[in-house]
Amino acid sequence: MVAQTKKYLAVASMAKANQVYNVRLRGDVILTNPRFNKGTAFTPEERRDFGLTGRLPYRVATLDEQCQRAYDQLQVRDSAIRKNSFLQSLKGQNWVLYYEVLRRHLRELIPVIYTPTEADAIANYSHLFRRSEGLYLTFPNMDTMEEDFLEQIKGRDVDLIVCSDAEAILGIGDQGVGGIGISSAKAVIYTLIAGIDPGKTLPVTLDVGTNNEGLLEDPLYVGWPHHRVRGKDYDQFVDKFVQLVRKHLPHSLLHFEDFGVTNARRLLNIYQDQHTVFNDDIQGTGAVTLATVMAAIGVTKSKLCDQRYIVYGAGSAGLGITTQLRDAMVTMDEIEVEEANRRFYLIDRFGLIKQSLGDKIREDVLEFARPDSEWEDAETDQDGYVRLLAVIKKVKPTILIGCSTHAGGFTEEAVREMAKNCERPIILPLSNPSRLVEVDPKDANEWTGGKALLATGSPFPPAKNPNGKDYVIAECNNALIYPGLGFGAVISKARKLTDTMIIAGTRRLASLSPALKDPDDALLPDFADAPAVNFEVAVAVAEQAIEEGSAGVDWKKEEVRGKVREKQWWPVYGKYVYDPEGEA
Ligand SMILES: NC(=O)C1=CN([C@@H]2O[C@H](COP(=O)(O)OP(=O)(O)OC[C@H]3O[C@@H](n4cnc5c(N)ncnc54)[C@H](O)[C@@H]3O)[C@@H](O)[C@H]2O)C=CC1
Ligand SMILES: CC(=O)C(=O)O
Ligand SMILES: [Mg+2]
Repeated sequence: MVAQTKKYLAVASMAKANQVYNVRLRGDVILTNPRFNKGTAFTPEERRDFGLTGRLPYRVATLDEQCQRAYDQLQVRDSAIRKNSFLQSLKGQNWVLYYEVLRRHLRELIPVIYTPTEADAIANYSHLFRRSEGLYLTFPNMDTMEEDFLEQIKGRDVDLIVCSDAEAILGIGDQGVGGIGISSAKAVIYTLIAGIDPGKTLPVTLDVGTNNEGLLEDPLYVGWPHHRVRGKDYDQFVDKFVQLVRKHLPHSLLHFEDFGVTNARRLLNIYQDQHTVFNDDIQGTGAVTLATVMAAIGVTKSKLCDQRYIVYGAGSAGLGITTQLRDAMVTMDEIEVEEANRRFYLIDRFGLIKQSLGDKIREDVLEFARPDSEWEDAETDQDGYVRLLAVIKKVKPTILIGCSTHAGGFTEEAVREMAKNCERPIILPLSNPSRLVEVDPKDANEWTGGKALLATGSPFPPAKNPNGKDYVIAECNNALIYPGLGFGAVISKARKLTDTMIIAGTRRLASLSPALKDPDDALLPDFADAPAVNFEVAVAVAEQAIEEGSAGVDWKKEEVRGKVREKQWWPVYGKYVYDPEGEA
């Protein structure tokens, strides 16, 4: 597929290169504006018209040469976190150059700007801080929220807002104001992979305090040094923000990221009928995991309803995955909800989620709680909880999914036990960052004699099969699908991102699985192909929106491909004409 991706990108960027922009910024102002800055690539005519001749060295560089120089500078940074900081600075200088360097080295640099390195950058946010990355809305400044919001969006046509309250960042928990880092990284990926114009994105942090004592004690902490606000005050703060989005950006997509488990589903339920909202940890992770499972059962030639599923970690991602798989089973295999629910065994801190756990389990997992009568003879630990190994022994699962943040939670004994009763065990340890993975895929591959069908949440190197061949570990990360889901919703001006739109995108992703052609190949397309894959996802979502009447555009379905291509932003310099009435 890589060749196809290259061709697709070449066509997309050629079309953009001849675009003419009327720009009114001049001198230092244009050089310090990352949207318009071209650095040494300004042509002699542009240098003359924009007052830059004396501000730049003589030679005019091509974007190719600029990329080479930036990449060389990046290479001398000796750690991933330093590379992350370098790229962060580049983003603040020149968007075309930043996105083009990333695009050319996608597979190598996604882990630097996203999981796992971004987790370290966020954990050290207050020490690495250089410049503003978006909109910082802070609880004690609630009275000026509307002014602060309007100040940020002034003169901009924002289509996408990514917001986080940072209570559950990746797998590293509460990160206070550093949560802006995940909003910003997710927004970058929308641009990089789906082609959303970066000028139309807005990363937001909702700083409602933090319960991370390390941050509260850190004299350099740049956020609001206060414990988290909860209850009514929290709800009012979030609601004020969402109502501002609805009032001032009614056509935007509001993407929620890394909220704590007590708020993630609740906020989605409250707002999904008011505005186009999307919770990535619930819906994005559910979608990419469903696509992975569909690819895997394509290999095992079975159906969703033929599986027995263990989901280890029943938080936002775990429950999102469970409900997505369950709903797909109901639709595709035409079985009743209750019957589909019975295929799932959820495990959390207190072991298997059983009905008798009462207050120890959240209300939203209750429909999946197992009856105690079924487990009377099961092995328990000293606290009386049924742990993973005991569940595997009894249930003989075909699919094991991890989203627990419990590093090493899938022990050798557990994985070997699963492989005893299953020809091709499907094992998806999805926790991020890499150090929190439930099992290293190399080990799972070895312990199952190369039989396991594997995918992880962060990138891992290929494992070796007993026949000496590499087994490519697919990256089952929501970033492989959410950019297309979101872009499809944005360009079709959907009033709601419906479950059926998400399913349409998921089916499209699953249909592109390399394992469908070769069962020993990866379950999902490579991240290097993410732009071409997400183009397909965006088309599928927009087509579905049109078909079901959720779209706010009057296109015919046949026009969608052309429209998606037309609306994409690619990192290419256009031609600038000085115009005192022009852009910015
Ligand atoms: N691959 C992907 O696309 C995604 C991966 N994730 C990863 O999944 C993990 C969980 O994320 P969220 O669901 O947002 O967090 P969460 O905090 O909502 O859920 C984690 C759940 O795991 C449970 N848990 C903790 N220790 C456990 C243990 N020893 N055994 C069993 N359960 C345990 C917690 O009680 C909680 O219910 C994180 O590492 C996150 O990075 C999350 C979203 C997407
Ligand atoms: C990938 C993602 O959204 C997470 O780990 O939270
Ligand atoms: Mg997340």
